[in-house]
Amino acid sequence: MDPMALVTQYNLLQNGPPEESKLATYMKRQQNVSPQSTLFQSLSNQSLSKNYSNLDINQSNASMKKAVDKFQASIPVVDFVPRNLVNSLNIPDGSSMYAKDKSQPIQAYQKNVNGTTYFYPPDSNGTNQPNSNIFDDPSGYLSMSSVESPTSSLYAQDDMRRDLLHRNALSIASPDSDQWPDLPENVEDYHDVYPLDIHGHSSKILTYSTSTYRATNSKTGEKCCLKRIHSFHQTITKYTPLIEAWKKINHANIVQLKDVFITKAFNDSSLIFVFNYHPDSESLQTRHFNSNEILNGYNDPFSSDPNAPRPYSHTKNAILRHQHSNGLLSENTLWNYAIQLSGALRAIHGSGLALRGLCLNRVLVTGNLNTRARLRINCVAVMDILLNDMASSNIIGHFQQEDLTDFGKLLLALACRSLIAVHQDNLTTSIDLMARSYSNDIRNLIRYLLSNQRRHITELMPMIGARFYTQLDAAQNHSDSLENELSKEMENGRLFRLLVKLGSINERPEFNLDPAWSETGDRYMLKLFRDYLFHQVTEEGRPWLDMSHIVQTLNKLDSGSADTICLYSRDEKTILVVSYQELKQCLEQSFSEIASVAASDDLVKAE
Ligand SMILES: Nc1ncnc2c1ncn2[C@@H]1O[C@H](COP(=O)(O)OP(=O)(O)OP(=O)(O)O)[C@@H](O)[C@H]1O
Repeated sequence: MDPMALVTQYNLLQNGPPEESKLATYMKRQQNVSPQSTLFQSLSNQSLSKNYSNLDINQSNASMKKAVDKFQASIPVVDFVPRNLVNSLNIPDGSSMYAKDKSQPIQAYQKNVNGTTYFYPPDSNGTNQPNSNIFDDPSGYLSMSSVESPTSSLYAQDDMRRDLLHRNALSIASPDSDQWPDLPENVEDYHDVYPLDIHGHSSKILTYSTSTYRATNSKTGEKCCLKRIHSFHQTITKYTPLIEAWKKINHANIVQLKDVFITKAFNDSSLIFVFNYHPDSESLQTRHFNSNEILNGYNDPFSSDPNAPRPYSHTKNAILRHQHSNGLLSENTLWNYAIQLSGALRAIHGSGLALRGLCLNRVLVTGNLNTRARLRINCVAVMDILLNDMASSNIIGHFQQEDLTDFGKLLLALACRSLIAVHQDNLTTSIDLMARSYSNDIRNLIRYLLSNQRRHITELMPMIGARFYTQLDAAQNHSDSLENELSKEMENGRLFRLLVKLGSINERPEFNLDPAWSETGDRYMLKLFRDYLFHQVTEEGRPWLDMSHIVQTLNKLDSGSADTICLYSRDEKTILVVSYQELKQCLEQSFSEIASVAASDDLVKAE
C-alpha cells in the first residue's frame, strides 16, 4: 500500500476534505502515483500495508493512536535541529541536517526583549553573548536584533532605517492640544496642523509675523508645510502669474511651492504658502552656528550698533573666535553646498525669477553627514509678495545680481563660521582669513560672487570644474545604494502580502457562518503550513526561531516550487506531504474566496 494512501485514509477519518478541494484532488492523485523524493520513500510498502491495512472508518481512537505509533516507529528517527545550528554541530552533509548527533548539545543564547524571545547561535569566539545593540525604536515598530546573521542582508541598513523611522515619526506626530489650544482643525483643504517653529515662537519676515506648520492635504493625503503670514490684508490675484511661475520650478535643491491662498482659519486674515514637507530638516543657520550669535541676519553680536565700523583687530579676533568655537567646515562640505545652491539659483534665474533674500535660515538642510547633506532653498515667492513690488524684467536682473552677492556672503559666513564675517566692512578681512584654511579655488569663487562686476550664475560652472563630477559620482553611488535597499524592502513587501493572505485565511470562525471553513480541506493544509512556518520547536520543546527558514519557505510558496514538505497536525496524528505548488494554489483559491465575499459586501479591499 502506498504510504500516501495511509495519509489519505487517516486524514479522511479526521475531517475528510471536500471532494472538490485541491487537497482531495492531490490525495487522489497520490493514490495513483507513487511519491518521489518524500520522507516515505524509505519505508517498506509491505510493512506499511501490514500495519495499517486494518484501518477503517469505525476504528476507535485508541487503536488509531496505536496504528499511528507503529507507523511513526517504522519511520527512521528524525530529530529536528535548527538549521542555523547545523554548522556549529559540524554536520558535514546538508541533507542529513535533521539527523542530529545526540552527543552534541545545542548551544543557543536566549534573550527576552519586550516579551519576544530571541535565540542567538553561539558567536565565533564562543562567548555566546548576544550583540547588546538591540535596535531601539521609539515609534513602537517591531524590535529587530542587529545581530549579524545571514538574514541581516534582508533589511535596510540600520542607520538608514533609523533615519527613515525618525522622519516617519516626525511626519505623524500630533500636537499637544494643551500646549496649542488655538490650532485650527482645518486650514482650507489641510488638516492635522502641527507647529514646526522652533520653541513655538513666531518669527518675522519684514514687518510680518510668521509661523510654520506641517499639515496634511485632505484631498491627496500628502504632508506639506504651511508658511503662515499673519494679518495680511491685501489681495493676491495680481500675483497669480508669478505664483504659477514659482510652482513650475521643480528642482532637487528647492522646496517646491504648491499653493498660495488667504484664510481666516486662524481668526485673522492669514496668507498661506504651501510647500513640500521635508521631515527632519533644519536651517543652515541652526546646523552650523551656535546660539550665541544673533540668529536673524548677519549682525555683529558684540556691537550695540551693527553698522558701527570696528577696528581691524577687533573684527579679526572676533571672527577667529567664532571659527574656533564653531569649528571649521571641510572644504568638501563647502563645495557640496556651493554646487547645490548654484544649481538651485541657476534654475531660478533660468526661469526669469529671482530668489531675493537668500540667507542661512532660508536654506533647509536634511541628512546627517555634511558632505552628503541635501540643501533646499525654502520659502520661495514669499518676498515677492510681501515686498509688493511686481518686478519688471530690468529689476529682476538687479535682484538676480543681489542673489549672487547673497550667495557669496552665505558661503563666506560658512567658511568663517561667523555671521559678522559678512558685514560689509569685514568682507576683505574675512576673505583673507578664510584663505588661510581653504583653497584658492573656493576663495576665488567667493570673491567673484562678492565682486562689483556684472555676474552670471552659469559662470560658476568653470570654477566648480571637476568637483562637479565628484558630486555627481557621490549622488549616483548614493542612489545605487538606495535602490539596493529598496529592492530588499520590495522583497519584504512581497512576503508581507503572502503573510497577509495567510493571516486572513487561517482560523476564520465567522466565514459563511461555517466554523469548519478554516479547518477543512485547503484551509486545513494552510493552517498546518502556518505551524510549519512559525511554530516549530526544538527537540527540547523550545520555540525555534529562524528568520531564514521563514523567508526561504515563503519564497518557495510564492514561486510555487515543486519541492515537497511534511506538515504535521498539532497532535501529530495527521501527516501531509504537499508541494509548495499545491499550497500556493490553496492559498490563492482560499484568499480569492474571502476577497470575493468581502468585495460583495464592499467591506474590505482585497489587495
Ligand atoms: N518645507 C519644510 N519641510 C520641513 N520642515 C520645514 C520646512 N520649512 C521649515 N521647516 C522646519 O520649520 C522650522 C522653522 O521654519 P521657518 O521657516 O519658520 O524658520 P525660521 O528660522 O523661523 O525662519 P523665519 O524667520 O523665516 O520664519 C525650520 O527650522 C525647519 O526645521
